Amino acid sequence: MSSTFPPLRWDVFCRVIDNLGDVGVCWRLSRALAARGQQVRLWMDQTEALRWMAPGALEGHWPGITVLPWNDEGDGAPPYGQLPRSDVWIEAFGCEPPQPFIAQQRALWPADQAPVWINLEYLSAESYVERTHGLPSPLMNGAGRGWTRWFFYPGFTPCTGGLLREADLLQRLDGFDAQAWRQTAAPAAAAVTTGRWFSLFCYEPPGLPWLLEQLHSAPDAVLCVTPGRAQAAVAQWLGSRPWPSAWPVRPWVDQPRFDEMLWACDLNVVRGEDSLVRALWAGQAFVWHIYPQHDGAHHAKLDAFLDWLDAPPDLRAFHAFWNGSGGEPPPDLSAARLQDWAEVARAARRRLLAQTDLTTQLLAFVAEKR
Ligand SMILES: Cc1cn([C@H]2C[C@H](O)[C@@H](COP(=O)(O)OP(=O)(O)O[C@H]3O[C@@H](C)[C@H](O)[C@@H](O)[C@H]3O)O2)c(=O)[nH]c1=O
Repeated sequence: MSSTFPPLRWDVFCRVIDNLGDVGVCWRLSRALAARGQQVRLWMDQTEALRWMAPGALEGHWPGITVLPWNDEGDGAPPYGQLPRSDVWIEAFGCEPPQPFIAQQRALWPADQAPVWINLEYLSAESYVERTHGLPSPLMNGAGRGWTRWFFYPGFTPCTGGLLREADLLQRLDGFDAQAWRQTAAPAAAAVTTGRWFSLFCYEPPGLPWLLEQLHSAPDAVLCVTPGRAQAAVAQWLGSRPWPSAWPVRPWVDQPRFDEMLWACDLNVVRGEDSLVRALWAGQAFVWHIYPQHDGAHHAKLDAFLDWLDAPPDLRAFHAFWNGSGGEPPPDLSAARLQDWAEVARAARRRLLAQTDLTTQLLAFVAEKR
């Protein structure tokens, strides 16, 4: 896609706290920027997940993107020592670029100029997001003293930074053949059922035993289990019982293949923030296992999201139940109910499609601040 924004040099900083979301969001953003003609240096302190999420990324096979090791110690030595100046810095989730990097870059800027420095924040539908999106935060300390960092909040409404959405997303969705995917992904299961397909990407949600109980006794349900914690949680629930043949365990796959699993299933169990966004784009029924926070802040975040989603009472109650904050499971997970919930997701998707995507907003924001 041709870009109306001039090509700039970007540094994206990703510090992996836990799980896969930090890598997932930073990689999607880097790809989106590169697709708009931008040059990206992606700094990461843990890169193992990129091997399957974005094969070839570490080997430099993605035009426009260079993945580099995060080095807190650097002290002006390589890798920071010889870097050319960059125009935009993105620190994901407030991870703070390393001081040696800031010092090295500062020396390359005239006293009255600076890079556009952005803190890409967590995704939330809470009202503070609209109030704080785009606000400046002057730096008081460290090598960046006197410079400004800007808050950029992703979000679900026009007054926020929007969501990551590839330019060809709808075209790919339109051309997607769910039956063909099912036959390739789980041929044995596809051969015996034309029923409901579920995908499971979760931590250990309180509602999981209930779901597994439902599906274990259902002759027409396929459950695509993702590797890692979801698979471990299912194994623990099964105990000594054999693994059901209709519950295929998926391999780790790259992001486009992960997205396709969500397009192909009738109900997607998702977690974190990137897979939630992908569930919305999929336009199928979903239940979100929100990343739990120790202070319980995730309950308000979940409520705000369900409000924005216009979730009907049964879907709201299911989310509360799923996340262990009261609520009840639905009386069933019939095809008709899943269809109703898919309509909710599609209505939300229509609202989102009428808004500007995150990358375009970010490019415009940077153009305005330079
Ligand atoms: C299972 C699987 C996942 N993925 C990708 C999709 C997503 O980009 C990524 C998962 O990211 P999330 O959905 O965000 O879930 P997560 O739970 O892994 O990440 C979380 O990390 C915490 C630190 C954050 O605070 C949370 O908000 C959240 O982002 O993994 C694949 O590409 N292939 C796969 O096979």
